[in-house]
Amino acid sequence: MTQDRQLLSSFDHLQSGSRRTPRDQLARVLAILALLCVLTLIITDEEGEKLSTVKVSTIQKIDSFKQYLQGDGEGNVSDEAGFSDEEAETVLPVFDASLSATSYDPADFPTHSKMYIEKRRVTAIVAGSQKCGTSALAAYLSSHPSIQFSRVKEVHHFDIDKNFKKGLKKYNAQWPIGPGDPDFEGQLEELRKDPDFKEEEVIYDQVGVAKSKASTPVQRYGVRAEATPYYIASNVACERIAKTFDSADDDYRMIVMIREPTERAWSEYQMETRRIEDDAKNREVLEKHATSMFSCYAQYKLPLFAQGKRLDADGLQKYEECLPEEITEQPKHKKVERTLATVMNKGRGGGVKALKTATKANTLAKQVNQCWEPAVPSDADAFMELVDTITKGDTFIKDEMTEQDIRRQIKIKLENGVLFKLGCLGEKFFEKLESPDNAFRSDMISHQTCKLANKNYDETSLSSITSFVNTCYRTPSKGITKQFLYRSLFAPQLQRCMDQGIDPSKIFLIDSETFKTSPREIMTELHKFIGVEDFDYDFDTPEEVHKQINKRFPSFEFTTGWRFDGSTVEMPEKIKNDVAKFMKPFNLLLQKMMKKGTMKGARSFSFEN
Ligand SMILES: Nc1ncnc2c1ncn2[C@@H]1O[C@H](COP(=O)(O)OS(=O)(=O)O)[C@@H](OP(=O)(O)O)[C@H]1O
Repeated sequence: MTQDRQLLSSFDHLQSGSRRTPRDQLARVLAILALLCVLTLIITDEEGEKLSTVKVSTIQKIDSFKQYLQGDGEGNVSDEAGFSDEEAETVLPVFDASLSATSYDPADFPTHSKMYIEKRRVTAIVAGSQKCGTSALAAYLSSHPSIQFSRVKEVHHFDIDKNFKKGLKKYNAQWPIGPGDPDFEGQLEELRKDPDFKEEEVIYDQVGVAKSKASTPVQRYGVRAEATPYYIASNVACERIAKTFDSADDDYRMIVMIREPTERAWSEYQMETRRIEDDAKNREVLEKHATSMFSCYAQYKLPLFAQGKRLDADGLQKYEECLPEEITEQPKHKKVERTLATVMNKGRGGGVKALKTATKANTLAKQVNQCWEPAVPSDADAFMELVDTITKGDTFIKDEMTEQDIRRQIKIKLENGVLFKLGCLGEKFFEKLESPDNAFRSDMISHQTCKLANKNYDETSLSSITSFVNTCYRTPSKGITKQFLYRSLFAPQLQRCMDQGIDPSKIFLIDSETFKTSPREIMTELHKFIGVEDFDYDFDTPEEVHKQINKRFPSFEFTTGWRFDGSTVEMPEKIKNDVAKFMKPFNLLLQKMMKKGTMKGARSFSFEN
């Protein structure tokens, strides 16, 4: 019998009417004291499995809360359950450290997400793979009433070092307070008006309320989800996921979409091509309107930024009105704007920072020189006023250059007219892409070279190939990596994830093609796997799915080279055949892995071998 049951039975015994000796009475007092002091009961189920640790004083409230949950699930939690909001706040965390996610059957909780509150929260992570239909899946998941989807589709918490270092708190902040929460939505709307606002980065710092409130409402959902298709390709993400969820109260499920590998690789190549085309258009617009964009920026944004402030809605509107129509009219306006902000921030940010902190004041001149050549606008006086705003109160270190020197330099630039140098964006800003032949062949050649150098290479052995992939392929932890072939090597990536601690029974595989043709069947299976009730989505056809993706992730299509159905150009036949041949052994390994049955979802796939 467990400790708490012993405690309870001795308490029952002492409560009965039998004659008590002073020793009994002392024991009684001690037992009551122990109960009061401990204040917690460990409740166990029939198998003696630990279910939850709850405060004695909250048991009744939990019961009444449960009753509320059995109802229609609508309305205010605390009102319905008969306790105050403050009390609700103390009750809710009790559920946080509760059941193991594997110990419940979603069928017991058929109607409302809030019913899962007693369970360990599950994070459903779409961890792969790029170009396999992950956005369509994200659109489905985010429309399910019992799943809370992250604000941005790709959270990139576990693959990007910078994000991961910020810890679980930062990860948790990727989910809003709650869908439709007016406070949160209101703040977000305001922030989104600022073109400099980067949803994935700024929100955590800016939305203090969301940050501080995030934990409680999120706990009201049993399942939350995100989709970062790069996770399984990263050589660090799976290990981090396994370790993080091992020590967290939450549990995870990993969903991996796969696609015919040659098709996937080509789809990625085409996305890259589109990105580069988009960049070329951006560049054109930037060059054409550099001067006027700069003066709008200088007029409305720079003075505020110099004081560490952001534009309010009114200022923002004025700024937008000031911008040339050709820029605001085009769908990629926001991207151009972000691009511009990057340029401006280099010139401006570097400048302001230099004014405040640089040990050498000529850093400013250097920064300005990097981005403006030989700068500037017609209205030199206005700009000088601006320089005054920026420099006011700042300390110049005048060992090499006086303030006057800097002003003079800027003035010279202003008088010569603005023309910013796109080069100041850095080498990587405008992506480059090799021809298909080179891009795919270089991957195959490096694979071959590595294979020859590795005596233990065995094409039929998963462990051999996995260690080979780990050694031979670059797996950078961020950015567009152009790993066309590598990212299609699903088997070794999955194996590495398992080797790094991901439980295979927590992986659900989806074959992209099957998902396209039978989304409902797949979603029904997936619902069971992640532990939510089945749901009848009100979209089904490709057009409807596309609409849903745009509704849920509005900027996606305009900023990333992503298209709903981007396969327009055929892969050159010769490369296609070579890549298909290259993929053959990896496909066989994947098939073997799937047939084992430890991973859930797809059991086989239709890739040709
Ligand atoms: N319902 C459904 N099921 C499966 N696949 C679908 C679905 N809808 C779209 N697509 C195809 O998905 C491709 C884009 O994949 P992703 O959204 O994962 O791309 S990305 O990784 O986010 O860039 C993209 O592939 P390409 O056509 O090769 O570009 C889409 O055609």
